[in-house]
Amino acid sequence: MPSRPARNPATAPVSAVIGVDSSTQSTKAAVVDTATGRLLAVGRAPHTVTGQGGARESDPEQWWQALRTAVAAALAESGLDPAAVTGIAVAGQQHGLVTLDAEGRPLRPALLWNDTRSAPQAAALTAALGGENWLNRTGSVPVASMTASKWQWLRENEPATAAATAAVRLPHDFLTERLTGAAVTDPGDASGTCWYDPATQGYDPELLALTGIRADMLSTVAATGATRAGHLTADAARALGLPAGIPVAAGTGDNMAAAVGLGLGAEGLLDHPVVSLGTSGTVFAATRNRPHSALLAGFAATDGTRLPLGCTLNCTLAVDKVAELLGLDREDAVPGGEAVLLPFLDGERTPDLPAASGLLHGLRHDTTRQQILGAAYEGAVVAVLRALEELPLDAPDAPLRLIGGGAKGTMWVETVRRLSGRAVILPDSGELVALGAAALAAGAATGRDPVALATEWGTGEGRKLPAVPRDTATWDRVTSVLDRAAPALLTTHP
Ligand SMILES: Nc1ncnc2c1ncn2[C@@H]1O[C@H](COP(=O)(O)OP(=O)(O)O)[C@@H](O)[C@H]1O
Ligand SMILES: O=C(CO)[C@@H](O)[C@H](O)COP(=O)(O)O
Repeated sequence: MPSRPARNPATAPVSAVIGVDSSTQSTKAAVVDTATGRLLAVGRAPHTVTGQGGARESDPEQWWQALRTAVAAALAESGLDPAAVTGIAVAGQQHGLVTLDAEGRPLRPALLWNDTRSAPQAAALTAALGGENWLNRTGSVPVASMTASKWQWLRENEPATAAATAAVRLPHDFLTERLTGAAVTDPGDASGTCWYDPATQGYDPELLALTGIRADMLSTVAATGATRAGHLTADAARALGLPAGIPVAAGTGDNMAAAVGLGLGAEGLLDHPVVSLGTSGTVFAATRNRPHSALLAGFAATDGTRLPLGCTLNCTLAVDKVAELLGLDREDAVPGGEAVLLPFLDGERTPDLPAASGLLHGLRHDTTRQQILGAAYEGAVVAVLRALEELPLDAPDAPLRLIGGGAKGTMWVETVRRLSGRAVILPDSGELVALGAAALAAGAATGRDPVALATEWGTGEGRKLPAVPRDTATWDRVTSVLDRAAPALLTTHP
């Protein structure tokens, strides 16, 4: 299995690729044997997220520094001769707005996917064209997370910065440009901007005009599949200690890369759902079916299939915060019983309640701290699984693949099993996004299909846990509180 780093240089592969996962909390770089998919080493570096209230920002220069640190750590750990590295790709947190000057320097910190200050701009964009129209044109109704909403926020709140902006990038294509000098993104991450039409595979000129942005300010969208964005420049090669000129794949958003790592898509599994438990809770599947739900974003996968996805703002960080407030270890939890906790500490996107805060309901004299923590897990999981029910899938009983940092936690796994009533697969590797990026890199290096490569590598394989009876009483209690509280959660306290 490809999950354990190899420390023995004597088994060094002839060719290796590097997959980078630049997510909300950290960068992870995986060095992978191109022939077998064996994970040789992983390097890590943390990110800083700042902001009070609805603001969430990070410095793109820190992502670039973190990428260099993580790659250096992974290479050192692998013991590999860097000359053996034949390709690299970056997958990144989606939607973030990176604004650059003409020299490619960030003009301000990036506005992240979970920054909810752009909620009024999202609502105004939706009202301007109508939600149905947006769904038909981009696959998604604008919410605060979408890049176009963030750009509108910038134009209204920091017009001087917007006017000085020469280029707008997403987190992953900002980093790919640092590697190649080329402004190239991919259909998957482009479909999270609300400027891109997956049907025509191009930016929609009317949507660009509506938000006062020019196509030449955005990255070019690469074709699907094993697409190269370019080659590693001499400067980037020096910064990373890698050979100059190796192919750099177009990369993608983190969720799309996880799909590749799991072997989802036309060349692999279709209609099999995945739940990712990280800062965001996401649920998605590669499918040929068109989604039609306000709870979902109609993203594109990297291989030409669709990747409809539901995303919550409050998952592992929110539940960890509740554990901290209660003075409990995150595993010191039991089912919530009568208690219902909606852990919407950062506002919420699914359902679309950007001004929401956390809500505790059903508290009694005999409620324990462990039940309150269990209720937080239940609230976070129900929000994600409700979006699962909206996915247009042809394999209704397919097992649920569970990934992301939270999948390492027993309470997360058991809560998902209990509330979904589905069999769950826990992939052996904890680094599906980086492995998916590595498959994209190997595709760019060899010309092979990345999903087929990941399937061959077996990176998505893991332990299967059988289905348990669904806890419909808890499901009904949480969804009932959620539906009745939603009108109150639409606004902040007066
Ligand atoms: N053993 C564990 N049990 C439960 N949760 C864990 C464990 N290890 C890490 N996590 C959670 O994983 C999260 C980070 O997951 P990750 O998928 O890397 O996040 P992101 O992609 O948002 O940066 C942390 O917020 C932490 O709560
Ligand atoms: O906004 C979305 C998906 O639409 C998020 O899933 C981001 O892509 C961030 O992911 P994590 O860093 O939480 O994994």
